[in-house]
Amino acid sequence: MFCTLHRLVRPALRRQLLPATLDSHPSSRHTVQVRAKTSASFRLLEDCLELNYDGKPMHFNYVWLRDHCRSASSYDPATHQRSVDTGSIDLSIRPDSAAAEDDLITLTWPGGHQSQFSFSWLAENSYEEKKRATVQPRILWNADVYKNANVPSAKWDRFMSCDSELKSFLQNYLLYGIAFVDDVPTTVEATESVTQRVSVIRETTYGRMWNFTSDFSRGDSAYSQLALDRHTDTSYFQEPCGIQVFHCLKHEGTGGRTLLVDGFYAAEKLRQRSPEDFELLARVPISHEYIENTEGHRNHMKGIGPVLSIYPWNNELYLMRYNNYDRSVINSIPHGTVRRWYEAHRELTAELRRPENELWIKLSPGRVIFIDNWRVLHGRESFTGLRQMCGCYLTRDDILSAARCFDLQA
Ligand SMILES: C[N+](C)(C)CCCC[C@H](N)C(=O)O
Ligand SMILES: O=C(O)CCC(=O)C(=O)O
Ligand SMILES: [Fe+2]
Repeated sequence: MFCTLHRLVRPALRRQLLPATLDSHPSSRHTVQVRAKTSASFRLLEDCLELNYDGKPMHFNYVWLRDHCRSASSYDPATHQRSVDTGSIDLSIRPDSAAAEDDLITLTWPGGHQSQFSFSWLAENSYEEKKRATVQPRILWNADVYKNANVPSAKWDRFMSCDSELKSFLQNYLLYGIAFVDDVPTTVEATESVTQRVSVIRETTYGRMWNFTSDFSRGDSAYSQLALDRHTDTSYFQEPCGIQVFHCLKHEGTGGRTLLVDGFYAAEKLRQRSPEDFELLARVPISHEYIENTEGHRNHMKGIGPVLSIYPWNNELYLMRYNNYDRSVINSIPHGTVRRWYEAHRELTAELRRPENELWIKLSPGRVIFIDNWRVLHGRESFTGLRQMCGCYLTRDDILSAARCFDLQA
């Protein structure tokens, strides 16, 4: 990529138009003092602008720069939408010249159009920065870590009326993948209100708000008194639900505790111990299925994706599908890999089943839990007696959007 000679050129230049004509000075490096401690220097290379910002090298392709132009004719700041027609940009476009002043660089394209970028904006939006950064900071936990953190629950009254209470609830939710609201009236309506305070409810085949008990009203083991091992829900959706909300409205009987396991904690342990297993579970797509054919309910859902989904640019884990009940036929793996996949799955299962990773809680009426269904697995102990659970699902996009609107990193 570096076809040009590296030649450090000038001292800090301010308020001076730089003679950065490509043909005459293809490798000239220009240095600008941006803020007291940040210095930026740049060179126009053959196909990209090379920026050195705060000691970190970054690269911006010219076609990318033209496409990300924030001039009035290219981008509407009111709607935050692009108006430049990307399909009409010459893919080999190169600026005729570049000039820098303070934190701003101005590129002049053939034909005269100018694009202006601040160095700090470029640095923030560079691939190099994206690769280094974490999309969502999290605190991974086992039972002790979570208990010792003493994460406060939100309280219904304040939660419903006070934005700072909602914000700290969202922050806890983002960090730990679970968050609680206490003192909620024990009705479906109040559970709906507390959820809507966060965001939009996702209606699914189970309804909008569901209120279920062990009456076998649906073709799924959740509607029984049986114990359920740790799992993520709706793994059979192409986009599994982002949040699961549970509120136990009533339980007259024994058992029925809720099990919570931080799936990402277990997966990161696996990544450390056995990177090949982690990689296999992240690479191989499998399917989950929900087939229901009961009186009044006919459904056939199918979701395809790996057990672990990671962002390709930084390998950060963002979604786990783990539901051994709903896992469907495996026919997406060649037979030579099947055994390896089962070994990797076994290793992950062993991590998920370590007793120290299990957080057991009894959901008592009035206490609403929000579970990040892309990260935290839930299960339950078998129970006796009447147990009435209500809740709903939310889409992950919606809760993340709510968090971002409070300036939380999500
Ligand atoms: C929560 N609610 C009772 C409505 C539905 C339960 C769905 C259970 C299904 N096996 C799954 O894991 O997705
Ligand atoms: O009954 C419970 O506590 C949870 C059952 C379950 O896994 C579900 O409804 O998704
Ligand atoms: Fe479930």
